[in-house]
Amino acid sequence: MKAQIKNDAPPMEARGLLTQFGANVIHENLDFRINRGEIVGLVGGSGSGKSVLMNTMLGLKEPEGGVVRYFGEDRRDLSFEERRAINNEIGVLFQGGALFSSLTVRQNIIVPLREHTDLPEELMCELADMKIHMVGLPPESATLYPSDLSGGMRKRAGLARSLALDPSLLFLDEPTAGLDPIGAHAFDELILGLRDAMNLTVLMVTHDLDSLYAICDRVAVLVDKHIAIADKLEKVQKYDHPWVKEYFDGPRSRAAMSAGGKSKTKAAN
Ligand SMILES: Nc1ncnc2c1ncn2[C@@H]1O[C@H](COP(=O)(O)OP(=O)(O)OP(=O)(O)O)[C@@H](O)[C@H]1O
Repeated sequence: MKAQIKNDAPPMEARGLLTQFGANVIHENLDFRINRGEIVGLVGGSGSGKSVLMNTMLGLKEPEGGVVRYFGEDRRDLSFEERRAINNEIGVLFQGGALFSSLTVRQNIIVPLREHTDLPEELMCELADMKIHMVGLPPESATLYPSDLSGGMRKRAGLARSLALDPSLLFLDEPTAGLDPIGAHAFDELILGLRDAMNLTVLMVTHDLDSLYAICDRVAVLVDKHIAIADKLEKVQKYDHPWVKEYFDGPRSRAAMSAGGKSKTKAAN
């Protein structure tokens, strides 16, 4: 797997994607590429199919047509072992963090380590504590249960678990939803810092305009069953589509823009 990661192909790409549930077509002829090292924000109206797209790219839903490639390889051509290796390269933070309520933060982070490695218990604990530190949680949170944590801390704990196997790709489903503006800003900054520290490529489904302005290198717009545009925010804002106009010309957008969010781009194309 690491050999594939070293090649120049984009970490993830969908071409001509068709997804549907019965007669309900969700995506049709959808093309989407995530370039190495970038943070891409995926936006679209409610029910436009952002979560289904994320699940399809994660391999949780098989598309009815088209192809999903990981590091240039068609998912369908990969062996079980290769798929498993690729799955380990992708960290996912679902909404709400999806932590096990009966496990402490440290135990939650150890779950994927135990499942996918043969590391001794002591080392797994050390690695978990490192991740706790990386996401900005205090050391004592290691032995707390999810119910002992604030919403923001739970997100960070979920993030620590999604980073347990040192993925190269990180998928975030509305990471700042439910956080107050200060917490959301801090979380954005954390993602930005981790992207640089861990050489991550990040796909973020979001409704949060502040996040788009602050940390996304590109913004992909899912409308009319396909990605209409995936480009720098300045270009996306000028895209001629009723949903895009409504989204970016509203008062919340103007407030986010004037708040001075500036993209700290590293990999942009
Ligand atoms: N398992 C499923 N079975 C049938 N239809 C589904 C299933 N999952 C999603 N859908 C449908 O697919 C469409 C897209 O849903 P999806 O959750 O991807 O939207 P979304 O863009 O993520 O919306 P939101 O922003 O509101 O979360 C919806 O019409 C939804 O009802």
